[in-house]
Amino acid sequence: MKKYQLRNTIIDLLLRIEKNKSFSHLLIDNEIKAQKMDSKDERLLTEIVYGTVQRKLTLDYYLQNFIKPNQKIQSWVKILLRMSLYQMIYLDRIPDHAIIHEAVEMAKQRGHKGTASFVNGVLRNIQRKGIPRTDSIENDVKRLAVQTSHPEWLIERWLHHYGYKVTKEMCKANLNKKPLSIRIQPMKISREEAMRTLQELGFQVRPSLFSEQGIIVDQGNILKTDLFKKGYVTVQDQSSMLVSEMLKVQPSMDVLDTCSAPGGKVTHIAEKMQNSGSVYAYDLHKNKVKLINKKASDLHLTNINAQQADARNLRNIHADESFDRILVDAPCSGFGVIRGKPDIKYNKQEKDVHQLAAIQADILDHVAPLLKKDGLLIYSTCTVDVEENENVVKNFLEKHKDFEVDASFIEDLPKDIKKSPGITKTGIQLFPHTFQTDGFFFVRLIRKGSYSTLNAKK
Ligand SMILES: C[S@@+](CC[C@H](N)C(=O)[O-])C[C@H]1O[C@@H](n2cnc3c(N)ncnc32)[C@H](O)[C@@H]1O
Repeated sequence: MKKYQLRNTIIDLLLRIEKNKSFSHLLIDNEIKAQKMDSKDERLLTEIVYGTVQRKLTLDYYLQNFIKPNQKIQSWVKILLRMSLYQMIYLDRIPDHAIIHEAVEMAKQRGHKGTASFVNGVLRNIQRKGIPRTDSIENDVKRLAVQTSHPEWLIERWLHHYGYKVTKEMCKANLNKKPLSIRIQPMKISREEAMRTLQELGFQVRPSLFSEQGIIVDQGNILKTDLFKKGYVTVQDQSSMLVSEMLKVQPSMDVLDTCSAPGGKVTHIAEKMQNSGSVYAYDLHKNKVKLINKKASDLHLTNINAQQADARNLRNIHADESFDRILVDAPCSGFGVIRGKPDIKYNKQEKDVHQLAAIQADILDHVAPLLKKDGLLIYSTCTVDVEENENVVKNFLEKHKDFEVDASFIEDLPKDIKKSPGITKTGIQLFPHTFQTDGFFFVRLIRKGSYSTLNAKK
């Protein structure tokens, strides 16, 4: 790419992320495809955009020490300063003087001489004096918020629910890259064969502790391999793989996945049923149903019936007690996937958590009658929040006396996962720092007696 073109693209992307509150991973992917970048530019763009978003509050804390309190700064100038400072502190590839020189040139091109001299002044001052210390911030919440770039309300919430040690570890883990994990399509290839093939191609791989279909890829771009292109493997976080493992599906069962897109777990379920039985997959958004069908077709799966529907209306489509297994992988705040989608920590608010918890409870209430007696239902989210997780389950069990937590749920967990610190009577909370997975919650419920609660309300 031409000199400065890449930097301009980065500023534009960061501006769009800030203004539209769009997901950075989607914008980055689209931009890389649109500009047909080479892999060197692709890596640098991804690193600077993710890193600058990931560390936004920390960078702003540093910058405020070098900018007058009431000084008006245009958004793009602030972003230019943030991304330049990010590179100066966290990347050692480019020397500081080159970063500052480029920032000043960008400021000249996009603004005028005055802007260039302001940017030059701020960055040179930081280079001379160094960044301010943060370990002297006395208040625990403020210090963690500044050091790990999380909003204070979220830190307070986590401190209240999980304590200082877990919160600190979690916030730190959210700044790191997690290893990629993939799932083999077992009807196409064995895990051993896939690992051998990948090792021969130069990948560093190891087996997952979460699923016999899982492989952790420590290094290498899996998306460019034939294994991925031919649908022999798919990308999925290890924590998500555990859900379909724990649902205990058998070939020829009737299974319902109420919130399925983009189809990670439902395709795993379909694989475990060896392309037999019937798997109904629903999602609220019609365009997302296409993603489920695409994933099923990429993985050569024919036992999934994907349709658009609100999970709360599924009783209009299916008779009560139709399913042996139900998965409710509910819409949630997503605080478990901040590593991959750093925007979540700035865009979600506490009121969203309350609203989501109400939707989750509603979905569970409406779906519960569809489960057969002795059937199993897994409730899961990719978030770390007691209100959306343990409390939703507790309230559900309080209301639905014919359901209980399946007693063999913890026993059935893989050996190493049983030691996880987040296991309670109402589910397992995986933290991102424990096994380097997404933060994830799930519980397996069993339906015992006859269904009464919803019928009684009618
Ligand atoms: C956590 S994601 C599901 C991920 C999916 N299970 C997988 O493994 O790929 C939650 C999904 O729920 C969908 N959703 C939100 N509200 C819903 C509703 N009322 N009924 C059905 N789906 C809903 C969202 O569109 C989103 O795709």
